[in-house]
Amino acid sequence: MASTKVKIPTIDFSNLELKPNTPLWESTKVQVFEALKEYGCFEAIYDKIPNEIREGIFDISKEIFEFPLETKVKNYSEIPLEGYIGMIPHLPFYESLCIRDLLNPRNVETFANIFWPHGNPEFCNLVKAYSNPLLELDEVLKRMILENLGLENHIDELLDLNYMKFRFTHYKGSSIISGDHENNIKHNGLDGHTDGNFLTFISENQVNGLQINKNGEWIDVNISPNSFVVLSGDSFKAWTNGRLHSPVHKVKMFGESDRFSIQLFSFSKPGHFVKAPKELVDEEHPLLFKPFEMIGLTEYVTSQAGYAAPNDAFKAYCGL
Ligand SMILES: O=C(O)CCC(=O)C(=O)O
Ligand SMILES: [Fe+2]
Repeated sequence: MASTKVKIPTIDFSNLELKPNTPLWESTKVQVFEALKEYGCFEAIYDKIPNEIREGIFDISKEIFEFPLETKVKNYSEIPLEGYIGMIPHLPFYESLCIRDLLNPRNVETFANIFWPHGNPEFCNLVKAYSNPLLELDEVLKRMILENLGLENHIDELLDLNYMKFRFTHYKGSSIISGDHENNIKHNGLDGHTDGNFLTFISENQVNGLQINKNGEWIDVNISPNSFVVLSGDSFKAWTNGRLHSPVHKVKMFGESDRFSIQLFSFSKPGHFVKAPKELVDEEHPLLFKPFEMIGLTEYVTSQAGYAAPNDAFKAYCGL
């Protein structure tokens, strides 16, 4: 179906007065909850990451993807989707590199050493300077969502579960023959899927391509230089027993320009089983999903069965 001119909601987080128990906090938390319930996403205006950091991280992302394939594949993990992803026959323009367990600072250094064997402190500082304000936003959003549900007593427990992944993504648009804009031809950058984690924060190098599905319609998403797209994933959908939506999204792009995007994903720690708190389960709201664990879910979505139905893989894995 063709994409439409509908936009996802925009929410402003740049006001320094945004503190709990203020009128601004109260009105923003309602906007957050409504957006994640209806769209499963919003554009967050957030200027806590200085321009030079944002520009620096995209410059270095370009540099990393220019390394030969044999270097990039050294970023390997036994956990699916936590290493180098690329060379996918039906997605020839897509490649990505993941820094796993970002909260363990040694992992940023280990990643840097793959590309710069003598280390690259500038790279490590950039990743930290880019991620730290987003970790704060992740906490603000989780507080707001749980306050909306009257579950303030679960905030610390939810925040203690945090396991973050950082991903550089590259869509090789420049390898496509030009003329697409005139002919309005878009290519598949990434297939439709839902994210399995709690919250995802996406930024891009001003080359658009992200599309979000709402009731069967594809909405084009523009991400500005001081904004991020925030998506709620399947973990939050399950934890809230279906109150939050986890939208199907994909990437469609024109040729000519390369698209670079960065994702910061908040997951729960490996080994922890995600389960809706008892306060959200009753006769009117029966439990929708079996408790599940992040690695099991990731293994399922990357298995033959998961690939066969990417939009519904989560429900197939643990739906009741
Ligand atoms: O590149 C993007 O904008 C989205 C990527 C994405 O959806 C993902 O990595 O899960
Ligand atoms: Fe995604």
